[in-house]
Amino acid sequence: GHHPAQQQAFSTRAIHSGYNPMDEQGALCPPLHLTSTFVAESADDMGAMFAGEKQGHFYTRISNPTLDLLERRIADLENAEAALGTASGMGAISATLWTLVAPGDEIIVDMTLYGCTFAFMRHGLGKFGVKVRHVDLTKTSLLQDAINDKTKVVYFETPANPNMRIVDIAAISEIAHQSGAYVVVDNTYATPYLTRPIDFGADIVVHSATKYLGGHGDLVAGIVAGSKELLTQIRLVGLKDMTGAVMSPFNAMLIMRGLKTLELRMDRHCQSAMKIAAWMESQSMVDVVHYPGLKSSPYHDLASRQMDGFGGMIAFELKGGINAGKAFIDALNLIHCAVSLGDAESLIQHPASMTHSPYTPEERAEYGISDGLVRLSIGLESVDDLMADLAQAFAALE
Ligand SMILES: CSC/C=C(/NCc1c(COP(=O)(O)O)cnc(C)c1O)C(=O)O
Repeated sequence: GHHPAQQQAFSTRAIHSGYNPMDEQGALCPPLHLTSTFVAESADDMGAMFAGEKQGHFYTRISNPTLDLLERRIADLENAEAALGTASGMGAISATLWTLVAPGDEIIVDMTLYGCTFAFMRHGLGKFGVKVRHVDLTKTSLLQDAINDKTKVVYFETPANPNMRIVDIAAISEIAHQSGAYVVVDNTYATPYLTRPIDFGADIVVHSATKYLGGHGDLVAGIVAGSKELLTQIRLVGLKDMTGAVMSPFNAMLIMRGLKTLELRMDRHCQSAMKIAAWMESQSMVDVVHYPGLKSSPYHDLASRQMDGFGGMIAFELKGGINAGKAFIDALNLIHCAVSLGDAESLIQHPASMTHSPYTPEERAEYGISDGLVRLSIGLESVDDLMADLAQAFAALE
């Protein structure tokens, strides 16, 4: 077909990139390759593929045509050279870090990380001789002071789960690259529709595709995106040997289905979250609302520059602390108490006792996860119905 000169829009590429139906007997939707292994023409051909001398699929843990299409499509959306599907977001993170670091190396991570990422860094890598240092990366001068020639990786989430901190990707990348460190950004909360970290200088992007990319709460999966060179290493070391955290072709198909509506869904998530965050700020029982779209957010200006929308996640604290928070969660009817995020269904949870329970109370205090914090994933339901549910829960607490 005709190849337009300039890059097509995000939604067009999210639907079409990398696939021509005429390559597959006209099939509008790409075939699903539910096969664990592949036949070669000859013993020499198979040997050449194992040796990396011949292109081709030979075993689904290493590559698969359905995974390959998803990976090329995600790479296109992230403005990356290559991408890799994994069994979960933790699979993406662990495969990447196991590939990039060795005993004696140091990594610098932001003050706020998803609970299991924190546990992997501290109790996983930490146990194998990698020094993990937490630095408040929202203050670039602190990275300047902390980074040294042993620092291999600088890692953070954008925005951070659960308290919505935002790091200046370009500023951090400049400092990290002066010191020869890789910048790894977890883009789960924003998605490539709202932020493309590689455009700002990041080397690698990781995702929990379980969230917005799949978008329908029906799968667990992960993504790594970055340069061809780094992604080949992460595929052949971190995925193939160190973790085996391979994505199922069936889940790849579901994620490609999710990507078709990613732009539509994120627009709706952003619209509803902005309206709800602004409304929440005016509720008498609310102490603070963390949402980058609010002018009250310390990250509002940076988010306005770095994000194409403020996302669907809101964190807030009630004046009655954690007891009020739990009572509020229990008083909701439409909004379910569940972990995970980025689904059509709105979800609410209490990080301190749920998603961030791998932190000790002292660590939570040190890393900015207050006991009273409540996290909302604003879904795709009518925003009026969501606000009615929130309002009746506030009334029930009066
Ligand atoms: C048991 S808590 C449920 C999961 C939650 N988060 C996941 C997550 C991962 C890890 O991604 P998986 O391995 O696909 O879950 C990586 N990076 C980020 C920013 C994440 O939010 C959660 O509810 O905050």
